[in-house]
Amino acid sequence: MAEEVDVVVIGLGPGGEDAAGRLAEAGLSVAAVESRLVGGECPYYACVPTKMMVRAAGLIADGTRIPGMAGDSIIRPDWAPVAARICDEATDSWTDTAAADRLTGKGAQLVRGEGRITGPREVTVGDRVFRARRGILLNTGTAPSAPPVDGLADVPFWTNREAVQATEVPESLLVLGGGVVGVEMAQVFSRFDSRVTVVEAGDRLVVNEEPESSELLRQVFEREGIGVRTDAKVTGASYANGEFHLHLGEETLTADRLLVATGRRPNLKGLGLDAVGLDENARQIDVDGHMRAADGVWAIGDITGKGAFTHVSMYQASVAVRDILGEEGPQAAYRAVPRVTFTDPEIASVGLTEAQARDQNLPVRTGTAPIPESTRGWIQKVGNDGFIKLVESTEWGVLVGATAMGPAGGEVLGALAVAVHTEAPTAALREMIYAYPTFHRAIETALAALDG
Ligand SMILES: Cc1cc2nc3c(=O)[nH]c(=O)nc-3n(C[C@H](O)[C@H](O)[C@H](O)COP(=O)(O)OP(=O)(O)OC[C@H]3O[C@@H](n4cnc5c(N)ncnc54)[C@H](O)[C@@H]3O)c2cc1C
Ligand SMILES: NC(=O)c1ccc[n+]([C@@H]2O[C@H](COP(=O)([O-])OP(=O)(O)OC[C@H]3O[C@@H](n4cnc5c(N)ncnc54)[C@H](O)[C@@H]3O)[C@@H](O)[C@H]2O)c1
Repeated sequence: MAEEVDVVVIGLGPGGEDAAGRLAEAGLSVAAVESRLVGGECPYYACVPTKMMVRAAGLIADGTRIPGMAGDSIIRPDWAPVAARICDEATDSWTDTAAADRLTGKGAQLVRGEGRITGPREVTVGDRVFRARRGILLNTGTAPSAPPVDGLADVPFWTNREAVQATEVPESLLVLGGGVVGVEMAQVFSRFDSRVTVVEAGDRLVVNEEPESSELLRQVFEREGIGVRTDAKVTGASYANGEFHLHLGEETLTADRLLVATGRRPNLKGLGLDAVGLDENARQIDVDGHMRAADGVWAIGDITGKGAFTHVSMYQASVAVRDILGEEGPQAAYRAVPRVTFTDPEIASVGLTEAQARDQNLPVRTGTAPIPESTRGWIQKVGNDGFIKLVESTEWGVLVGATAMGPAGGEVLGALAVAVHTEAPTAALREMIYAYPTFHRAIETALAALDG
């Protein structure tokens, strides 16, 4: 006998959890289905624990910056408080009682298990069948994916999920993949005295960012003693006597641990998408501006391919909730998606890179200001690497993209995200007063550089 509800949410990542709670608070009956942990990847294996690691690694870096600036320092890194904090404060030993209680406290019914669409507006979880009067909201997220490298499947490598549960730091670490996960983790473990090498197939680190960001990050990494191998063709992987080996043709790289950070695959297999006319082999679920994917089906989060970030998942949740409740509201817009790679310096960007703008045939010009040449950067001295880069549409006279790389780059980005989102005229940005001496004051210099 099917159970009648208004909405079934399959997958409780950040957006799914939020949407299920909000729909329940609005008076709908909601079955919220989760096979692992309520809250998804972000609180237990991704954003929150990794940023605790970054915070700890940053403290170590700041300690090493004291000599010559403020006295002497002796740093003895200790991973134990980091591991304890992640276990106790971030993840509650990788349990979700608090999140589950929060959700059911809002009135949603939490259903543990794997959800599968078995017909239009019908979801099966184990031996329970739910009929969703209004429809189904999908937020099934992604899982780490490993490349088809010979032998890799047989070695006990780490993904982000094992790395955040580390109770000690490996003496040496190979990081396969120089994307966001790879570079954040590489710097953290290096600062805790691991000998780290990043092995990236592409010709630069953080390939989705401006080339200037990739180049500066590489310089910082090499200065800190992190090995960077780009254009790397990994031909095989093996594990013997407690050591991991990556084979690059004739050459072999060896370390005590291997972290595979080569991207994610969407959790769509086995979801029963064909029952609603969707393809479970696709890289993503296409959605319209209301997050509708098919009749009676909405999708949000990483599976929509609009930016694999918690803030995108949460933003889409609010758009979908509005639509499910039949409320008016603007369609989802992605021209000002902000992103921050939490390395030191932080790489923060919004909107289009210069190359993306040119690929779209947008006539653009750019302006750049190095942070070390700004007053605040000069005062900062050690650890002042960074720059502001602006991408302006010459046709519209507005910023279509920007990068703030540097100390607190993610915070500096706030001003630039507002400019891109509101399509503020560049002329108006030039008339603003920028506080002296702040890092964000370099925006004014970059605006001046737009004129060449
Ligand atoms: C190491 C790392 C660090 C990151 N750091 C940041 C950061 O600093 N900032 C940021 O914005 N983003 C960060 N991200 C990205 C962020 O984690 C994701 O974008 C975010 O979790 C949103 O994902 P989601 O909403 O699509 O769902 P997910 O978080 O992936 O959750 C999906 C949920 O659905 C469940 N599920 C899947 N299939 C089913 C099914 N059939 N039935 C029931 N349940 C199912 C899963 O168990 C999971 O709990 C990071 C990612 C990684 C890997
Ligand atoms: N701070 C943040 O907001 C944050 C942090 C981590 C992750 N994330 C999100 O999670 C997503 C996934 O991150 P990710 O780093 O796993 O993926 P990614 O796609 O960003 O990077 C993967 C990298 O692995 C490389 N690669 C692939 N196959 C390879 C091979 N065989 N050998 C060597 N290199 C190979 C790719 O060229 C790429 O540079 C990101 O796109 C981002 O949206 C966000």
